[in-house]
Amino acid sequence: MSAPEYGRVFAKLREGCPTPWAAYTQHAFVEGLRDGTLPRASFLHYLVQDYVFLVHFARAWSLGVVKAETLDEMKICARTVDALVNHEMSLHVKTCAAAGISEAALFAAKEDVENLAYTRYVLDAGVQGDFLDLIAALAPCCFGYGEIGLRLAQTAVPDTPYAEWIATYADDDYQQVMADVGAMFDGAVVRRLGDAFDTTPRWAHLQTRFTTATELEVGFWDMGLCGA
Ligand SMILES: Cc1ncc(C[n+]2csc(CCO)c2C)c(N)n1
Repeated sequence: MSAPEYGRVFAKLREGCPTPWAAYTQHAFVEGLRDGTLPRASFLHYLVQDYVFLVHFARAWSLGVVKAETLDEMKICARTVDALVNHEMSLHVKTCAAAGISEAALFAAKEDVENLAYTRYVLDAGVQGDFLDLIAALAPCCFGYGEIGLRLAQTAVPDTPYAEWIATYADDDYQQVMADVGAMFDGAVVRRLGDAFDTTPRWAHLQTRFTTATELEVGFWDMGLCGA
């Protein structure tokens, strides 16, 4: 089974932090989704936190619209906001409603500190830096869940209760969103840094943004496991 491809900039960044990347995409929480052993209470705790996470990530992708330099960049960021608030979040609303948690309760949920740290880190990367700083911090969320969704769709036990979660991220349309983000990211980096982007002085800083966001993803799964 080969890993999905979301562009050469992402491939370089992932190559630059193999240990955190494996800790994120092969986390015990992910394994529990795959084999169905994740306790329901952990999953629901994660999902409530993730709803709040997505609210702030929609703000961060909206900041991408503000920081974009081309209409293409703007379109991709705007479409990602749409995918987030109108597609991905419906999974959270539907699953939580079935467990007796209303959307109002989701919106009002108190953020765990791991959640707060991650979303505000990304927003600040975009406020302090330019479009590339923002996208480097946003990238692990997209491509990591893209990889996890596809891998679990191929390897999950047939009766895992988390099949709908897996299908949300393995979904063709959703994978297309992530592939389009990857292509946009390649174009944005080459436009600003040139074809030999990874030899430029800025590259180390972009790698740090990506690596830190990846580590914050690990913290988010840890929070999910502990929250039950
Ligand atoms: C902690 C956490 N990390 C990543 C995602 C997945 N995700 C968030 S935004 C986005 C891009 C377009 O919707 C994707 C794939 C999540 N739900 N929760």
